[in-house]
Amino acid sequence: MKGVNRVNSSATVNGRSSSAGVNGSIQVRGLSRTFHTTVRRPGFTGALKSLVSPERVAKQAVSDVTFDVAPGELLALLGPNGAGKSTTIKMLTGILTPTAGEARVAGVVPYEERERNARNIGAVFGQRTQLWWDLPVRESFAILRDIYEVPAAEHRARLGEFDELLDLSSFWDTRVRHLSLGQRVRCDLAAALLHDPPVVFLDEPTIGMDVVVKEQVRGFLKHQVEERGRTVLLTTHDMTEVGRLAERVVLINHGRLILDGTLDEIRRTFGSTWQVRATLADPHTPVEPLPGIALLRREGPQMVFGPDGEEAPTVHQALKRIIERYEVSDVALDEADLEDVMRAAYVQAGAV
Ligand SMILES: Nc1ncnc2c1ncn2[C@@H]1O[C@H](COP(=O)(O)OP(=O)(O)OP(=O)(O)O)[C@@H](O)[C@H]1O
Repeated sequence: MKGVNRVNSSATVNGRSSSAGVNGSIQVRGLSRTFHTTVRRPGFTGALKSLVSPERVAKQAVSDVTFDVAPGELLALLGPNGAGKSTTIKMLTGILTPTAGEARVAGVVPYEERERNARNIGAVFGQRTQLWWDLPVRESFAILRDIYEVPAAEHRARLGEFDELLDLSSFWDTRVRHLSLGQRVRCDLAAALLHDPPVVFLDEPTIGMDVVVKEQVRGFLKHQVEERGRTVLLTTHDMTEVGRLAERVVLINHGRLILDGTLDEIRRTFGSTWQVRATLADPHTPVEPLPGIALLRREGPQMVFGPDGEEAPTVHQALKRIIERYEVSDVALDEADLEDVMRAAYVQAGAV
């Protein structure tokens, strides 16, 4: 896993200051959380026994997890069902207290200073809403404006921007209970960002959305990271989403961090199956291999290049080098799907 396991390293991507003037970094050090639950024994006598002498079992949901997210970076926290992603996010939002280790979000220990942390973060849990069920959306926004003491002009300007990107105004006079899932999550996203937090946590925000709304939400998130400099920690099972939004991913399994790397590093390590087919403008040009790029074969005027060795570039880097070196009249890329790459990463990391 060369170049990928960057556990304990500190991230240095896009070091921009946050929208609220607060350094929106996230630091997670040896974070652990154990849950204690009572087991119900089977049958009637079992149930009686459980009542008299309950059997307690410990479940280590998150175990010694360490990673950083730099200000203005979007990091995807990945892993199979039950891996510990939501539990990690709950500790970073201050909902849960860790049993060991520590975390800092924009300089605040979230579970020790919940209120201060709440001012620095926005959170969206795709399956739940933070809006008032019986109120029209716009009234929920007004309540949040008062809670976070956002000046009226700022509130109006931000709502205008969110409306432009998420197309909210056609349904923001509707009661939350009557919104479709896609409408509701778009409103939740706007609500989470109305107080201009430097850090945003998104737990499966696009789950169950149609492709058009998904794309709209992804465009919105990209804008929040690239234009507003927000730091985003995102969990998702959707690899298209990861490919569109994340530069770096952290993979956890059974509560343990097993991989931390950029998508390029992960593609190089687990998905080095790309090919570049280049048609040379002059088919008689002599072709030599380039560093990390092998000439796999010639098919008439078409040269088929592929990765060569451990230091092979990504398909996009290879394409750049090939067209810099040769005059090319046509080009086609054949890249391993990110879903396949991540599956290979999961398998090698023992996650499936
Ligand atoms: N309140 C709780 N009490 C007991 N066990 C819990 C509790 N919350 C989570 N767990 C357990 O901790 C483990 C991690 O759960 P978590 O919800 O963090 O996983 P996840 O990676 O978010 O999964 P998914 O992708 O399915 O949402 C699971 O085994 C889960 O059953």
